Amino acid sequence: MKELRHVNKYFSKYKWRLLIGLLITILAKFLALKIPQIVGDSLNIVEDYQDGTVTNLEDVKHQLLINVLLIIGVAILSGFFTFLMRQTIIVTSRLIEFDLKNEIYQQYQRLSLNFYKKNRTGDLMNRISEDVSKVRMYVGPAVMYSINMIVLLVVGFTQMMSIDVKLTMYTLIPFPLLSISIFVLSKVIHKRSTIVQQYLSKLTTFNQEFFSGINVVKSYGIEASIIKDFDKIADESKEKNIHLQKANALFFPLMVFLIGISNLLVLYVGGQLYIENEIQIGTIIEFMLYVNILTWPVAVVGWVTSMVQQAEASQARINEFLQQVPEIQNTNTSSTELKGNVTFKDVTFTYDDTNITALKNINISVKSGETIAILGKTGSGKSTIIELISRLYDTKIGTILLDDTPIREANLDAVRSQIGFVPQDPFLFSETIEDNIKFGKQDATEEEIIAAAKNADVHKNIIDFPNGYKTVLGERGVTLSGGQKQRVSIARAIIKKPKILIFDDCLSAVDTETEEKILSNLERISKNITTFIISHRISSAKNADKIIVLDQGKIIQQGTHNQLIAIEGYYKDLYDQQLLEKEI
Ligand SMILES: Nc1ncnc2c1ncn2[C@@H]1O[C@H](COP(=O)(O)OP(=O)(O)OP(=O)(O)O)[C@@H](O)[C@H]1O
Repeated sequence: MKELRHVNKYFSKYKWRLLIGLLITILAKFLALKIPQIVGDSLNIVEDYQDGTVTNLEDVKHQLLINVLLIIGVAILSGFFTFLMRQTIIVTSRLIEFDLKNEIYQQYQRLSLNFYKKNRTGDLMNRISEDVSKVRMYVGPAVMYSINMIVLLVVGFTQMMSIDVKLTMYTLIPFPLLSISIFVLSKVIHKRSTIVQQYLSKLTTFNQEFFSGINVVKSYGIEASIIKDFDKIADESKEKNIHLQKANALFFPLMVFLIGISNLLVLYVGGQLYIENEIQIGTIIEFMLYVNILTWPVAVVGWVTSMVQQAEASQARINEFLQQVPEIQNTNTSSTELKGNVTFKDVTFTYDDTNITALKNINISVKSGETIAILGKTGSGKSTIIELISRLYDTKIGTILLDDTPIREANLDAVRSQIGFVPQDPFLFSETIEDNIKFGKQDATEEEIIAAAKNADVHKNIIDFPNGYKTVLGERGVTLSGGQKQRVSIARAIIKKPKILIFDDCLSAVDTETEEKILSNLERISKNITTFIISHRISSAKNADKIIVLDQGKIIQQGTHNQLIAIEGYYKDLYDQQLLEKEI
């Protein structure tokens, strides 16, 4: 129960609801246990009349009528309180589930990029949904059934003992057996349902990948082999499900079997006591009714135990994520207005997970409003530079200054809100184009949206769609071409009016003419914006104030376009090659 201590704060938050729930449960169960007593009394009255102990028929009829009305009244009241019991305890468990999901979600938002690299999306989703559901079973049903069981056992047992000790002892013989066997069965069910869950996850992941990569699958014509793979997993999943259902199917028969034994014992031992004139017929019936009422709470002891064990395991998985400290910490909450100066001083950066040193002793100085182009072969460290400017990672060697402040000391949220970033592989949400552009500035006006789209040279494409800016994009924006997606992503970045604008090789998806238009629009609007352009094309870099060329994490060339084409090296080679391609 160590891990589950985490939810105690929620128990304390909802203590009054739970307390009311507890009182209502006691009342509901107390009333439910009254019914066997009244039924037993009624039968005893009839028996008394039969054997002549009571002679007035009218009195007997009157008493029976009262008892029948009492049973109806008590049953209605008990039902009403049972309804209230669920309304308080189960509703509280839903509230705790909501709070816990929010807590995990907020933690997910805080955690750094590395966390997402190390953990699979499916796992993150599972912990916030499946695992929280298991914990809810502990805070709701397990609590409710435990209170239920304690009240029923204490009150029921006391009542039975007060009537006949010997009969009570015989009646309860199968109960521990019932509890233990349900516990064992619950464990088996849990084990098998975990496997079924794993197969469900496998099937979901398989389908998700298949549908995301449907273009590749279709163009390679490998549907048949995909179907074969799917059939294999589906078949295994079916087998595991059947295996689980076999265990599930045992649950109720086992319960009915053990209740049956209890009832038989009541009948046998009660019958003997009746023959010996120690008890009346009504008492036997009363005991049988107790057996039926007590069976469920006793059976759930095993079920609740297994529920608590599952919740403990799930909460351990949740705690593992909740206790993670975000690698990137924001230590400053004061408002930070960036000017846009960016300086790298002797920065060397190694990715912890791969141990790849992506940057080696980098020195860069960019003034506010300047444009810097970064070129270099694939894997040379270009994207790493901009990941460090957005502080997606922290450097251990060297310093990065934003204006004059080390990046670690600046307000992280403020810094990120003033950076406009267009990634290499743009991600568009399955919402309207307008909403995707507004993502950069939630309160943007229609004019601002259109201006941003015009500057990104995508306005004409958008108004050609029947629904214009209201066009809903499919998953990952499948209705847009690669270049259109890039340009919507550019509009999203520039609408923010950022102080630092970063283009991570995003212009390569558009033709050179469109690239030209976007760059000249940028020149017009980015007077005070520091712009980083990562590219493989000379056309994107040639007008930049500074150009740096990277190779294996080191700066091998830097200067302006004119300076770099005048000397032999990577830049001039690239220039000559691209010039030649243009001429051809
Ligand atoms: N998140 C990461 N974790 C571990 N290693 C990484 C990570 N990102 C990049 N690397 C490694 O760091 C090196 C530099 O990668 P980077 O993405 O900065 O290169 P790049 O110049 O932007 O390449 P490209 O032009 O192909 O985008 C590569 O060797 C890459 O494998």
